[in-house]
Amino acid sequence: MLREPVTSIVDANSGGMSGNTGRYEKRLSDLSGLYENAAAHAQLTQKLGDPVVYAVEDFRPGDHAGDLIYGITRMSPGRIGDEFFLTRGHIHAKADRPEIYYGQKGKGLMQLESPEGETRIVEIGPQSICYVPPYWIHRSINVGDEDLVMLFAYPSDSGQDYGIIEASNGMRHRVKTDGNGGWILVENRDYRPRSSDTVAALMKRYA
Ligand SMILES: O=P(O)(O)OC[C@H]1O[C@](O)(CO)[C@@H](O)[C@@H]1O
Ligand SMILES: [Fe+2]
Repeated sequence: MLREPVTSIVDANSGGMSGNTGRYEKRLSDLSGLYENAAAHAQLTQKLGDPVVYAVEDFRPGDHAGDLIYGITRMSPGRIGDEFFLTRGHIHAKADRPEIYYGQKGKGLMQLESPEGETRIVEIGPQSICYVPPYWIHRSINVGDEDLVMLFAYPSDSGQDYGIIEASNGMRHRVKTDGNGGWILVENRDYRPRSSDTVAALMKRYA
């Protein structure tokens, strides 16, 4: 079927775009279990009245192979204890599907983890493009003090698997403040590495 071209105008300040077919929001309470300091998470959620911490506006042409979903993510700045506000994070359900992010505003990181548990960090700011290769688990983190706004694009049939992070009790590392305006990586004490069978099952080519 021949599709019509679409233009979306990005508003880097509000973190939205025109022409979107959908929008969703995540509140602080949706992220329970992700932070090391669960008490600090519960306290801040109550104190702030369970605010929206990130919102996504996207354009979805469908879910057929060969097409693209694109959109804008806006993430609020903040911290739970010494960890920065972050997205839930996922691997693509078809794990060999990649993704591109393009920074629009603010200061962020993409935390990537390979199925075998290696960590990579890519800094994201205005005008920087982050390529998330096939098979990497990915999560965005706002390490600045203003909104982080990023454009993303990924194959329409990728899907998201959120269970992979849950099954390993989080990602291998936590990103924490260094107390001096920067960030450091700290081992996640609760991390459970994936078995070689699980890794092998992920590392296939998907139809
Ligand atoms: O899907 P999560 O892990 O909650 O994170 C949201 C971000 O990832 C995406 O799902 C894109 O892969 C976007 O919606 C957004 O950039
Ligand atoms: Fe993704």
